[in-house]
Amino acid sequence: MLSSTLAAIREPDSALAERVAQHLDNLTKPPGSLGRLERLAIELALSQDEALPRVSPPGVLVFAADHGVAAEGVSAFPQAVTAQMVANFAAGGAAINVFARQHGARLEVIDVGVAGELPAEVGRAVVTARVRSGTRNLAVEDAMTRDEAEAAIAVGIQAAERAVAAGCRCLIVGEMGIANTTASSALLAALCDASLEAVVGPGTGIDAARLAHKREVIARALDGRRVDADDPLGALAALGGLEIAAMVGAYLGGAARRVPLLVDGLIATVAALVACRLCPALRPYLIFGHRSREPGHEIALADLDARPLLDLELRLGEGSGAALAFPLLESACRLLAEMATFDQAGIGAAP
Ligand SMILES: Cc1cc2ncn([C@H]3O[C@H](COP(=O)(O)O)[C@@H](O)[C@H]3O)c2cc1C
Ligand SMILES: O=C(O)c1cccnc1
Repeated sequence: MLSSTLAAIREPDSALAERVAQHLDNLTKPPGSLGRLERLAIELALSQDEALPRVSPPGVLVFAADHGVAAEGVSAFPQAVTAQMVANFAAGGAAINVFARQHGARLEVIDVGVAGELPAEVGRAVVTARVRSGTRNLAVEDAMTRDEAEAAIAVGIQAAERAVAAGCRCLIVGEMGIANTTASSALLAALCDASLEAVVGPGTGIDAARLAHKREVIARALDGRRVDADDPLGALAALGGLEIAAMVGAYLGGAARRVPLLVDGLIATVAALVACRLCPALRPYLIFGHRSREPGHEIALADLDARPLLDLELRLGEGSGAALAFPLLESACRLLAEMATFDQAGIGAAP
C-alpha cells in the first residue's frame, strides 16, 4: 500500500501556477497586495490541480496512540490521559472538536495504538485500527518493528482515503499520545542531526529538572537505537510512534488524492518531515498552519523550508493550530472564485 501511494503522488503543474498567478494579477487590487494569501491560493490550486480550488468541507483526522517511553516519566501527564482524551474527543469536548464544528468539518478519531481498553461507547465513536497497544519504550528498544510502522502508515493512508471519499477537500491532521513530544523530538534530532538542547522542550509542561531528564532519556535512545538518517522508515520504527506513522500515511494518502494538507505543530511537522524524506514530491501539498511554542518545531520547519500561517503561541497538538488556520485557506479560495477582475469592474489598469 505504501509503495503504490508513493507512486501516485504527482508533481504539481507549473503552467497552472502561471495561469493562477496571472488571474490573481487581474483581480481588482494592486498586484501582490494580498501578500501571502496569493501564494496560498496558488498552492491550493496546485494541490488540487484546479484553477478554482475549494477546501470545504475539510476533514479532521486525529490519530491516537500510546508510547512505551511514557514509563520514563517524560510527560507532565500519565499515560492514561491518552485514552481519557480519546473519550473526550468521542464526546465532543476537546479543543479540536470545537474548531471542527466551527468549520463544518468531518472529524474522525482513529485509535491506532492506545494502551488499554476503551469503554464500549467510546469504541463505537472512534475508528479502531490498533496496530499494537502502545509502542515499546524507545529508550531501551525499537519502538516498533518496520512492519508495525508500515501497518500504522497504512492506517493513515486508509483514513485519508475515507475522508476524501466522503467529500473532504482538505485534510487537517492531528494527534493525541502522551509522551509523543519525546518520540517526535528524538526522531527530529536523529533525522536533522540537531542538538538536544535545541530540540527538546517542555511538551505538556514539565519543570526544568524533568526537562533535563527528558533530554537524558532521548540521548539514551539515540545512543541505543542505530538510526540511519537516510532510512526514514527505519528511524520512524525505532524512535517514532504509531500515531506519528499514521500521520505520515495520512499526508501521503491525501497527496495521492490531490487534497491540500494542513500541518499542525511539532509532532505533526516531524511526521511531515518523515513523509517528505520518503517522498519529496509530497512537499507542495503541505500547508503549515502555525508555529508551535515547542522549540523543536522551529528546527522541523526550517528543515522543510516552511513558513507557518499563524503564530498564536499554541502548544496543544490535536490538529488545533492547523484547524485554526483553515479559514485562511477558505479565504484564499474565495478570492480566486469571487473577486472581480479589472475588466469586470471597469477599473483601468495601472498607468
Ligand atoms: C489533557 C491533554 C490534552 C491534550 N491534547 C493534546 N495534547 C498533547 O500533549 C501530548 C504531548 O505532550 P507530552 O509529550 O508532554 O506528553 C500529546 O498527547 C499532544 O497531542 C494533550 C495533552 C493533555 C495532557
Ligand atoms: O507542537 C505541538 O503540536 C505540541 C506541543 C506540546 C504538546 N503537544 C503538542
